[in-house]
Amino acid sequence: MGETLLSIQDLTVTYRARGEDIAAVRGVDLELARGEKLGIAGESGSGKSTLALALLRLLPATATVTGRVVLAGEDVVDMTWGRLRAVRWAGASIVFQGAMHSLNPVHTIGRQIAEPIVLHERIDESGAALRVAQLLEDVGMPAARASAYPHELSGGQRQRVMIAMALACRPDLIIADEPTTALDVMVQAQILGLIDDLVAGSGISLLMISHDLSVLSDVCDRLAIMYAGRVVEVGPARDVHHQAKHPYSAALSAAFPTIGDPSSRLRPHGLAGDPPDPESLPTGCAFHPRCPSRREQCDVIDPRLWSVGDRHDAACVLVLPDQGASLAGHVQQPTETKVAR
Ligand SMILES: Nc1ncnc2c1ncn2[C@@H]1O[C@H](COP(=O)(O)OP(=O)(O)OP(=O)(O)O)[C@@H](O)[C@H]1O
Repeated sequence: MGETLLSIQDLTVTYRARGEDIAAVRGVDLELARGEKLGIAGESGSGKSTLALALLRLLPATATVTGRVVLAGEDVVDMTWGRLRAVRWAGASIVFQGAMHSLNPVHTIGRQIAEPIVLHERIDESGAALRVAQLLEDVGMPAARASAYPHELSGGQRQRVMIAMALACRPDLIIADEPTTALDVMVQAQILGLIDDLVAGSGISLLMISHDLSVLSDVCDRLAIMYAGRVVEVGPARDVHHQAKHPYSAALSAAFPTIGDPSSRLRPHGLAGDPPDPESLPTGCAFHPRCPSRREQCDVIDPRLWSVGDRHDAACVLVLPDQGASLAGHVQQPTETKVAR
């Protein structure tokens, strides 16, 4: 692995709502190297977006965060607001789903792309305009479109503008949260191809979130699978997609077609039930009530990630070397190290 750019350590996010604590992210550890592309997959509600928002402290005030998010050597959780403003856009930027809601309808897209550049770099208007023109061309749009308003663009073009904004300050990391969800299939493929091309060889790291594992395994080097706020498996994209070690990753792989393999569309999902309510998680492994490979101890043991191959870990009693001995040592205990919003 190359130099580590992002290190997420024992990250926990709890929302307070309706007088209840909602455990959205529970003790997540992840590493991302410079230039690496990491995909995060999981069903709706598994905590993917909460994790992404926590990386740049974009969570609402009802969220409590513990743990560490070390980006290029600095802990984002501890950072002053002034330093955080500098890190947003220039250190890491986010492309959200549904660009229409993220763009300001009353400003031209040129002005919106220029905004972070002017904010972060001492650059005059004509310098910013040149950069905007180049960025638009980089994302496959004519530079003249800088004078267009968001409503004058198609969904795919608006998402291209979001990508141009994310690239504007040449960040180390781009976080893409379901960047193609609202788009039709052809445009989805174009946008994914564009992200792939722009990141390739640039040294920019990519953290891409999707509920669709086949999309992620097509674009990313590594995959992390989330379930009920935990990472249950992480490893090389091909291995996690095609030789999953955790029963949930295996079920998720079977649930989606492999791109270019029409026969895979026929495979059943194979999972009964829904993900658990984060306000009342099951005891032991949160997946055990739905798990087709469930063992007797799964309602008491909540396994930590365990190495199952080269940079490939899974959190399941099935992969532990000695299921009989010291299983208690594998129970995850959330630690409260730092608190921030
Ligand atoms: N602002 C909030 N207040 C309270 N609960 C929240 C808030 N945002 C998210 N949650 C809850 O936190 C859990 C994780 O949600 P999150 O949106 O991170 O999951 P996700 O995997 O990104 O889902 P999706 O794919 O649907 O976006 C869910 O149970 C969700 O209802």
